[in-house]
Amino acid sequence: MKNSVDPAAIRFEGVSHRYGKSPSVTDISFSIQPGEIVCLLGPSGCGKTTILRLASGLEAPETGKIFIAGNQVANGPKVSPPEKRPISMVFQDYALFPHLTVIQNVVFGLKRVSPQERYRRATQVLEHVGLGTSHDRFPHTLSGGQQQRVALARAIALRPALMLMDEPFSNLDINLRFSVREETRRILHGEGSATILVTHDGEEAAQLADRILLLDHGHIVQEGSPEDFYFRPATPFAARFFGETASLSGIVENGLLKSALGEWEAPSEISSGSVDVVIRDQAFVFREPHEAPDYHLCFEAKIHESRVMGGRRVTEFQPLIPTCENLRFRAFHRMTTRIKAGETRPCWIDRRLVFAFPKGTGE
Ligand SMILES: Nc1ncnc2c1ncn2[C@@H]1O[C@H](COP(=O)(O)OP(=O)(O)OP(=O)(O)O)[C@@H](O)[C@H]1O
Repeated sequence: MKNSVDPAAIRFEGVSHRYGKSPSVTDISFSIQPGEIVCLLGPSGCGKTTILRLASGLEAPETGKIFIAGNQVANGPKVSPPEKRPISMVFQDYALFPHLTVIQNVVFGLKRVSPQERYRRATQVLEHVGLGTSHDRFPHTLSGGQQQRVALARAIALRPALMLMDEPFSNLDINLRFSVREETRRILHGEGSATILVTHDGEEAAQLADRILLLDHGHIVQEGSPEDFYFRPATPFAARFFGETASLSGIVENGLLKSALGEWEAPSEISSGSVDVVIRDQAFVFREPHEAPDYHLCFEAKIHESRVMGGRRVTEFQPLIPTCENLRFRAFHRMTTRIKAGETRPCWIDRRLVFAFPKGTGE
């Protein structure tokens, strides 16, 4: 059924699915606009791949509807097959044909296009992904990043309404991942296809996504931009998916949030009661804050250890506050910050990176 006024590249409406008797995803609703990159993020087993398989037609919903480019492709278990859907998929292992050259790999999927048009289009996308001079190479002679770009070119050449990508960077060397993700984002935005990308890595989702859908146990638990997740996580679970954090118990009373670290103005949405306080490791600052000083609290800290790790400095410290006698925290900061074990230093907390949730919220 065609719905010509629906501008979404894909729309899920109340989709639920089971493997046998076990529910995998429940009441999933979202839509993605043309040109938008959306990451499905969540821990192992939360249902990311199942959503991709439902979008592609490899699984059928138990209930709910799916529309792609305005066409209904699933109405409960009644579905149209994968080959009838305007989609392209990129897998973890790229699935390139080893006996075909780069250009033959890209041309292979373009069976419905005239022969001249096939080569013209393949040449154009290979140029776009930076492989314009590698047409005649075989996959085994390419680096992981180049193979990933061939897989991407092959998917893009089909001009799909929707690209589906399942952990497409997981086989790449860690040093290559950052640059290949940047390139992929540029290429996908340049092509204007809508993309659903599955990942369990918050950093990857933050780097690539225009919008993130965070899943837990088959449900969407938060939806928003990477900034929303960094600065406005809805639950401790969502906060922890985007970097290292520390947790404390606290209480909200008379408009104040009180914890072992001190007290400050409570978030307006919590009027009173016990709370879980989650603090990003980047919230602790060992130099005078230059930005928004009224957002900071200050205390003396005893430095236990400070070392360089993965391009950052990691410092373990204990606040010299009577209520923090047995508490140690970790700060992530610039590698060049001068700081040594044994020192006592003033430490500021950036309150914008401290979150409070009513006890027991979405663990
Ligand atoms: N073929 C299957 N048969 C039965 N249960 C399945 C099958 N595939 C997945 N499941 C279950 O469905 C749930 C969702 O699985 P899914 O593969 O969608 O999760 P995921 O978030 O993609 O996980 P991962 O990150 O580990 O790939 C899990 O509980 C999983 O064990």
